[in-house]
Amino acid sequence: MKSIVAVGFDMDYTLAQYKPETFESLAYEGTVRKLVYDLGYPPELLEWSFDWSYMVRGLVLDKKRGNILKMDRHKYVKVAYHGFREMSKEDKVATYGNTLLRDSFDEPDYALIDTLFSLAEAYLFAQLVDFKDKNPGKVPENADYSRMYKDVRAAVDLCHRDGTLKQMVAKDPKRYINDNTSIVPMLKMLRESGRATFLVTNSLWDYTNIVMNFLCGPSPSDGSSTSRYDWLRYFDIVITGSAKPGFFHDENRANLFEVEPESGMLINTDNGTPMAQVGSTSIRLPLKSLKKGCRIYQGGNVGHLHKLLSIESSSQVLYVGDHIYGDILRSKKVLGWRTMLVVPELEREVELLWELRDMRKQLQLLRSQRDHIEDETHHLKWSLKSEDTNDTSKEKMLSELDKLKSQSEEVRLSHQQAQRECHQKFHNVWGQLMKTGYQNSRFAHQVERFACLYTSQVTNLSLYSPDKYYRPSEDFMPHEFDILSI
Ligand SMILES: Nc1nc2c(ncn2[C@@H]2O[C@H](COP(=O)(O)O)[C@@H](O)[C@H]2O)c(=O)[nH]1
Ligand SMILES: [Mg+2]
Repeated sequence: MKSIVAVGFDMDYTLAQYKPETFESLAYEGTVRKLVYDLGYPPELLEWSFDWSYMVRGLVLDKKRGNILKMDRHKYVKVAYHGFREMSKEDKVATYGNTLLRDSFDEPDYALIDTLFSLAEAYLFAQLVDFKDKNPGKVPENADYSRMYKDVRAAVDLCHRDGTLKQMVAKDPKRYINDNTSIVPMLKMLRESGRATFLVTNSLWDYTNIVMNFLCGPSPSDGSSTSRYDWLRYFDIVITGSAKPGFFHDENRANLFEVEPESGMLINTDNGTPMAQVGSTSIRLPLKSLKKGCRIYQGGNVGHLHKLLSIESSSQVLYVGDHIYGDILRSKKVLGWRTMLVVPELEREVELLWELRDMRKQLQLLRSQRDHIEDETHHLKWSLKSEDTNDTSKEKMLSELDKLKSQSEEVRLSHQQAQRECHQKFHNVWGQLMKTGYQNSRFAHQVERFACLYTSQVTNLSLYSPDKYYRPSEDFMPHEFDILSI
């Protein structure tokens, strides 16, 4: 952290942790209403309910086939559901395993569930797939699965834009966002250490102000000043409506406007420098209600931000976000910012890893037993083929092979069963977020590749000195595992 001169934050699902049971339910209900009242879906959808814990991040929707997939880091499909029905191994292999060309599993045929905002739409898609299969005539114009996905996507998108979600959150932020009293101390610590702090969010100013006020504003009971903009003193620059990930393209020509906080009006700037308005001799400074410090903008690109913060090298910036594609991938890969990904699911995952330590050891044991039996079997089979083996030895080998065969089946079944049980402790349907079988999941692979750091909550940053050296974990090759007993 020593070389970091500016620490930036995403807002939604990074600083502001939404409560999925209320927030995602709101998104779900709003989407269903739009499907019924605007897009011609039957009213019985209004009776449906939402299980917010069913879908998880890292899943991939196969829009054409109506399937929901979990993949390993090599993009092999390991768990697959058609709607809510688990696909058989044969079905899975026939659909995804027997192709001449490896599928990329990317847009436009697939949709990635890579943000917590997408859990409701994934669930609704699975419900619609089931519904269509059982009632083919009841979906509008006999829409296919892709069309249904498109409708769900459009309805969710509208909920984010037309106030369905934001007005409700604005009325009662506490109902939808977790309180976090550690945010202000973390921001203070970073600023006292000499770092600049900034916010870059895709939310617009009015909503940003509501959410940040809830998270960092004075609590009405603490007797301090009650300005609606107190939270701005914890930041040097706030950029709203940033349109990430496009924001991270230096060549993106989006204009940067300064925001007048009271009215929300946008004021032209010359790449961030205030400009005189036609007919006025003085430059209108938008922050007259704020003594000094933080400037609020809308739009622009990363070049504007670097200039405003006087950043000389992009490796001096650390950005904390929740969205691999929106916040992390481009900022790290193209710009070279340092990145930290917030993965709230980790908290439970780590707790369970501790609880299931013995079970996992048992799994490893079963796996090495399987390997051992397979090696023995292959060895015997080869020896049987050899012309040097006499009849008595062959007979012995055959009876040994019989024994191994039954042992192998027994251990294979125990291993599979134990593996399934272990995964189900994490999530009944999708298993451990970071694993598929015993391999890293595609999600885990992306976290490893694109995030310099990852943590369960943003305020974990303040558990360490702002000058801490975060050393990368040691790399291991398979031949080192046994020697180092890993
Ligand atoms: N128009 C849409 N907006 C969406 C959608 N999903 C999320 N969002 C909005 O984006 C920002 C995220 O802000 P950030 O702080 O994480 O950059 C927030 O305002 C969401 O409401 C969508 O599908 N369509
Ligand atoms: Mg976010």
